[in-house]
Amino acid sequence: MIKEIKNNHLYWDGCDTVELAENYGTPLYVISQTAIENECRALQKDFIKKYDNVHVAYASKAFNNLAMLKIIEKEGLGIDVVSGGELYTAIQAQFPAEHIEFNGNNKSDEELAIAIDYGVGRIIVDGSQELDRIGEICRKKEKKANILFRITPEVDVATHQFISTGQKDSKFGLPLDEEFLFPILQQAITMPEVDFYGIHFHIGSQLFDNTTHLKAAKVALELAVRIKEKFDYEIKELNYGGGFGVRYTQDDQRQSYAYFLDPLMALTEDFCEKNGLKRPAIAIEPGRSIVAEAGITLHTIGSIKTLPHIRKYAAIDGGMTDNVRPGLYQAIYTGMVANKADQPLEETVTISGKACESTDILMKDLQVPLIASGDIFTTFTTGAYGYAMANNYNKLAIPAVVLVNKGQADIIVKRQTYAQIIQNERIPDSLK
Ligand SMILES: Cc1ncc(COP(=O)(O)O)c(C=O)c1O
Ligand SMILES: N[C@@H](CCCC[NH3+])C(=O)O
Repeated sequence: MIKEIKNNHLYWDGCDTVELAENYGTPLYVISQTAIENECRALQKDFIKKYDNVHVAYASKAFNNLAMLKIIEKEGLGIDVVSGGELYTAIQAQFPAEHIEFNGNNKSDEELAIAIDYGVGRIIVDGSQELDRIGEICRKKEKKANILFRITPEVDVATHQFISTGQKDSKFGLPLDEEFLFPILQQAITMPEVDFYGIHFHIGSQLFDNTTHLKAAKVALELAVRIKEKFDYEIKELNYGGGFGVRYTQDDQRQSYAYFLDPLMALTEDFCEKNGLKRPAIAIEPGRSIVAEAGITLHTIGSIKTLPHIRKYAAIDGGMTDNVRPGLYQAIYTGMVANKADQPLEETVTISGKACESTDILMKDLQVPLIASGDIFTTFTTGAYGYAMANNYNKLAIPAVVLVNKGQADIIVKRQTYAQIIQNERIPDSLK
C-alpha cells in the first residue's frame, strides 16, 4: 500500500507526510519509489517478458532527474529524451546510450551532435530537414545513426486538445502524403550515414480507450507495406508511443497495460502475417503512466478567505508554479488535508495558489475537514508533468523532491534558493 492513513496522518510509501513537510519544508514533491517500480514491473510482465523483440522507452519528460533515470535503468527500461537538457541529465546519470531514444520536433545541430557523440540508440526524425542535418553530423564524426520517422497517423483522440498530437494538423510528425513522405524515406534508405529502423507515432496523452492506438498502428503497418512494395525494404521497428491514462479522480477508469498492448500486439502479428511482413520490433514510450500516481505534492495552507455567500478560499504556498496543469488544461485533481486525514469532511473550500494569476486555482469546491492555516494539504497524482513543468513565475522557487521508499526518505532534488533563481542575471555597466 503506497497510501495509508495512520494516527490521523497521511502516509506515503511508509513515510508520514506531515513529518516530511516539517523536515523538508513545503511545497514538496514526494515520489514513491515502490509505486514507480510497480509500474515498471507491470510493463515487464505485460509486455517485455510476454512478447519477443519489444522494448519500453520511458518518456522522461514526465519526470526527468538523475535519481529517476537510475530507477528506470535498474528496472530494465530504456528512456526517451526530447531535449539537450534531458539528454545531458541522462548522460550525467550514465544511462546506457543504446537505450536512449531522442525525440523532438526541432532538434538543434548541437543537440543532435551530443546525441550522436554519445551514441544514442535511436533518433526519431520529425522534419524533412532533420535527416540532412543528421547525415552531415554523422559524416563529420564518421558515425552512423539509427533512425525512425515520426509520422502523423491522422487519428483524433479523446483527450484535451492541448495534449493530442496525432491529428492531421499537428506540429508533430511527418504527414502521410506519399509525395511528401516517400522521397524522405528513399533518402533514408540510401544514405550511408543512417540505418533506417522504422516508423514512430505518438497520438496523445491521458487516453483510456485502446481503439485510437489500434487505428494508428494500422496506419503505421500499412505504411510499412507500402515501403516494402515501393522500395523493397522491410522496416525493423515500430514505435507506438505512450499516452496511457492514469487516475486523477475517481471518474478516471485506469486501464491495464494489457488492455492497450494485447490487442496492439495481436493486430500487429496478424497484420504482418497476412501481408507477408516480418513482425518488426515494437517499442512503446509511456511517461505519465509510470510516474503520475507515484507522486503527491505537499503544501502548507496559508491565508484563508471567506467571501460571504460565495465561497471559501484556502491558499497554498505554491500553485501553478509547481503544478501548471489545472491552469493549462483545466486538469482536475483530488486532494486532502494530510494532518487531518481521519477527520470528517465538514466544509467546502477552493484551494488557490499564490501566483498573481486568476487561473491559479488548484481545486474548486473540495470537501475537507475544518481547515486552518498551517494545515498540510496534499495533492494526489502529481508525479508526472508536475516537477517537470515547474516554473519560476513570480520568482517562486522550484520545490524540493523527496523520494520515499518503504519508510525511508531521501532528497533527490534540493529546493531552489532565491540566489539560484537570479544566478544568471546581471546588471550592465550602464545601470550601475
Ligand atoms: C513522443 C512522445 N512520446 C511519449 C510521450 C509520453 O506520453 P504519456 O506521458 O502520455 O505516456 C509523449 C508526450 O505526450 C510524446 O510526445
Ligand atoms: N504536459 C502534458 C503531457 C505532454 C503532452 C505532449 N507530448 C500534460 O501534462 O498532460
